[in-house]
Amino acid sequence: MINFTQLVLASHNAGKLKELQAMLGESVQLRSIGEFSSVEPEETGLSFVENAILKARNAARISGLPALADDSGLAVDFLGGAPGIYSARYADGKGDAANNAKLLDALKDVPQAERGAQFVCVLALVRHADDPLPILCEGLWHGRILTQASGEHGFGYDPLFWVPERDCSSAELSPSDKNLISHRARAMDLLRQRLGLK
Ligand SMILES: O=P(O)(O)OP(=O)(O)OP(=O)(O)OC[C@H]1O[C@@H](n2cnc3c(O)ncnc32)[C@H](O)[C@@H]1O
Ligand SMILES: [Mg+2]
Repeated sequence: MINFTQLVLASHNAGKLKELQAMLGESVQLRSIGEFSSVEPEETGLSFVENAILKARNAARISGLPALADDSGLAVDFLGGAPGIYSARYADGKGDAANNAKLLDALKDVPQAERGAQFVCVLALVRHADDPLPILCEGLWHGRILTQASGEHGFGYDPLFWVPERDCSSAELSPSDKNLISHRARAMDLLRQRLGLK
C-alpha cells in the first residue's frame, strides 16, 4: 500500500480539482499545479493514457511532489469517438461554450437512437517524474447527447450529456450526485482501491 498525504494535481481545470478533492476527502490534500507553474504542457499523446502520463510526469518534475493527472473527454458514437482526446480543443481553444455549440451543430438532425456517447476519464499517478510504473485507472460513463443545453452545475460538456440512470443532464445533477456516478468517480474508485484507501 502506498500512502500519500499530499499530491499535486496536474491540471489547470478548476472543475476537475473540485470534483477530485471532494472524492478523495480529507485524507489526501490535492495541490494544484497552478501553484507551481502557469505553463500547460502540450498534450501530444494519441490516447487518454499517454496524455495523462505526460501531464503527471510534467507536474511531478515541476513540483517535486507525487502527481495525479486526469485526462478526460467525451467520445461521441456518431462522430466515431470524436472529440475524444481533443475534447478541450474541439472548437480550437475557444472554450466550453464554443465546444458545446460545435457539438450541437455536428449532431444537428441526428436522431435520438444515434446520439450515444461516453465520458472517459483516465487517472495517472506517478510517485516521481521518472516513475517507471505509473498507476492507471479508467472510468467510463454512458449517456446521450441532448439537442440543447440544460442545467447549471458541473463544467465542460455537462449541459449536453443526458444521464439515463437519472433522466436528466449531468449539469442538472447536484455536484455530490455527479461525484457518485461519473466517469471520474469510477476511475477514482479504482484508484482508491489501488492506494488501499478503501
Ligand atoms: O488538461 P487539464 O489541465 O487537466 O484540463 P483540460 O480542461 O484541458 O482537460 P483535458 O485535457 O483532460 O480535456 C478534457 C475535456 O473534456 C471535458 N470534460 C472532461 N470531464 C468532464 C466532465 O466531468 N464534465 C464535462 N466535461 C468534461 C472538459 O470540459 C474538457 O473539454
Ligand atoms: Mg488539457
